[in-house]
Amino acid sequence: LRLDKFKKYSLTFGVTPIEHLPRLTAALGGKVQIYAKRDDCNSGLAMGGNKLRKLEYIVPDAIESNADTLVSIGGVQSNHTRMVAATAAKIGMKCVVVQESWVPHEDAVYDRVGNILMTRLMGADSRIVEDGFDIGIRKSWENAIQSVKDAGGKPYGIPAGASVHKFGGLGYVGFAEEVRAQEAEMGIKFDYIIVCVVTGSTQGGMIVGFAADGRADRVIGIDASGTPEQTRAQVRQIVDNTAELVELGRKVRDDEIVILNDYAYPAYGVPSAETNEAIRLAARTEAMITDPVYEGKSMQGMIDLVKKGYFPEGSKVLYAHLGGAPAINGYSYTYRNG
Ligand SMILES: Cc1ncc(COP(=O)(O)O)c(CNC2(C(=O)O)CC2)c1O
Repeated sequence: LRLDKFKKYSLTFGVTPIEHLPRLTAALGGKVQIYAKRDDCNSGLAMGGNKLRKLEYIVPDAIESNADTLVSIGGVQSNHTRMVAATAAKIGMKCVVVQESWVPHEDAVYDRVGNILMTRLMGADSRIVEDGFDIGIRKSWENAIQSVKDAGGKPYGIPAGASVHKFGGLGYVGFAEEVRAQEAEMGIKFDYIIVCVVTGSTQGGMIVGFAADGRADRVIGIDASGTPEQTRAQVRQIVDNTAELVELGRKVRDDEIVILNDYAYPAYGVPSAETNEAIRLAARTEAMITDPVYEGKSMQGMIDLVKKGYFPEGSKVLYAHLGGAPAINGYSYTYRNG
C-alpha cells in the first residue's frame, strides 16, 4: 500500500508491542488465544493513544499550512483533545479545544480530572460547551476556528477523533502493515482484530490495511458511539477515501465492514454492568487498564464473542488497545469499591 507517498511527523515511539495475554485467555476458557497490541503505550506524549498514530500523518499538513494554532473538539473527557493538546505543545503551536458535554456524569470532579486536567496543564485553551454528543462536524468547532482567526491567529482545524480529516485513516493503515511485519517475526497470523469504533478512522484505516491481505472482514469493530448508523456511514466514507489515497486498487465491499452494535448500551460514555465486569476482568488477569467509554466496551465485546463461540476454536484474536485510561479518573464514584 502506498503509505510511502505521505509525510509522517514522529509523535510515537514507533512499533507498538504485541503481547500474549495468557491469564485472560485462560479466564475465557483457553480455546481462543487472546493477544493485545499496545497502542495505549505508544508515546511519551501525555500518556499516548491511538490519535497520535493518526496525527503523525496530519501534522506535516498543519506545519505546511503555516498554522500557529491547532483547533479540535471532543467530549469533556476526550482522549483525542488531550492528544491534540500534547501534539501542539510538542511542535510549538497553540491549541484551542472545544469540550462538548457528551456524557451525563455523576462524578463531581468529572470536568477537572484525567484528560481535561492534562489538556489544561499543557496550556491548551479548553472551552467547555453545553452541546451534546455527535461525531459529526460541529458548529462549536467551526466557531472556535473562526475565533482564532478573529484574534489574528492561523488555525488548523482537526475534526473529532481526527477521523473525517483527509489523512485520518493513514495511521491505521500503518497499524496493519506493522502487524503483518510482527506476524512474520512471531511466526503467527491473527484470525481477528478487535477494535473500538466511534468516529471511525481507526477501524477504517485498519480495514483498508488488512484488505491488502484479505482480512478486511476480520477487523471486528465494537461500536461505542451508541449512534451506529452515523458511525457506520463515517467508516464507509473513510474506507473509500483512504483506499483511494493508498491505492488499494479495489473497492471495499459493505459486507467487509463489520461493526457490532450490541455493546454500546446504555449510551456513549456510560458503562453497563457488563462493561464494568470486562474492565475488572482485564485489570485483574493482566493488569491491563481499560476505560468505561471506549476500550471497556471493546473488551466487553471481545469477552462476549469468545463466550458465544463467535471465534472458531484455536483462533488467534488481536485486541487493539487504543488508550483511554486517563478517563477512569472521571468515574471514581463508579469504581469506588473496585
Ligand atoms: C481510547 C479510545 N479508543 C477508541 C476510540 C475510537 O476511535 P475512533 O474515533 O477512531 O473510532 C477513541 C476515540 N476517542 C474520541 C475522543 O474524543 O477521545 C474521538 C472520539 C478513543 O479515545
